[in-house]
Amino acid sequence: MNPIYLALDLPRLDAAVALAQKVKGHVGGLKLGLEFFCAHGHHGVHEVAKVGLPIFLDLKLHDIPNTVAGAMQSIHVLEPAIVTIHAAGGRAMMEDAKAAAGENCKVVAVTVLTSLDGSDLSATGIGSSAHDQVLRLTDLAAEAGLDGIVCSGHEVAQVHKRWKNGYFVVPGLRPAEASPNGIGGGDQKRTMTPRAARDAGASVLVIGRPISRAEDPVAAARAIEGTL
Ligand SMILES: O=C(O)c1cc(=O)[nH]c(=O)n1[C@@H]1O[C@H](COP(=O)(O)O)[C@@H](O)[C@H]1O
Repeated sequence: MNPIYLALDLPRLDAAVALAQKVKGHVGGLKLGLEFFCAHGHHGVHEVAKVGLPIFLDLKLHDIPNTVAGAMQSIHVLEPAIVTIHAAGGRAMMEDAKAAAGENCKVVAVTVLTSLDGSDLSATGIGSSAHDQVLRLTDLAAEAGLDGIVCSGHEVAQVHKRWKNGYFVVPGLRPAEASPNGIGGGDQKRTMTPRAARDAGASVLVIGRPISRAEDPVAAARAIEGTL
């Protein structure tokens, strides 16, 4: 199975559907995040689902347990294959989110965003390195009964050792020929190539701008697929 999920971080619904149609032979699924969902909601998800690939609903839910469980129930009808919540919401929030999710929906917890490094964490009062914080939140997510976590390629090998049957989503990926933060991706700090992340144990490779902002998105997707 192709592990690439294309992040459709585009403001226009027609452009998102057109891009998904173009590259669908070279990716395994489609990720719809906050930009898309805030603009197009359930209707937009239904339209993209017509492309025929599994949908990853990246809503990064983070609130009190009752509110997050309610949100999970409200998205049942969209039948997502994967949904994200924030591990920092705590164990009870994660347990309630998982309990409210549909049977066929994997619930994965974002640990430390790939746009953050140790100094960013320190500015929020977290004294540990990004690596240690990912491991701590991974253990919490596993205890809460989630399916897996989101982390950068730099932590996934370690995470894999601690959680053998976990499901590991890895964003912040840049093909070798791109500069680490190229293609408008200067917000990513903990980056890796798709191949290295897969070799380290990633279950899902989330890739957005290296495909969506490429001059030829089909060629870019095909090239990345060819490296795996
Ligand atoms: O949950 C995510 O998917 C996510 C977590 C994270 O730590 N970092 C991260 O970049 N993402 C998402 O992964 C995608 C990365 O996009 P590109 O940087 O354009 O490849 C975006 O849709 C982000 O919202």
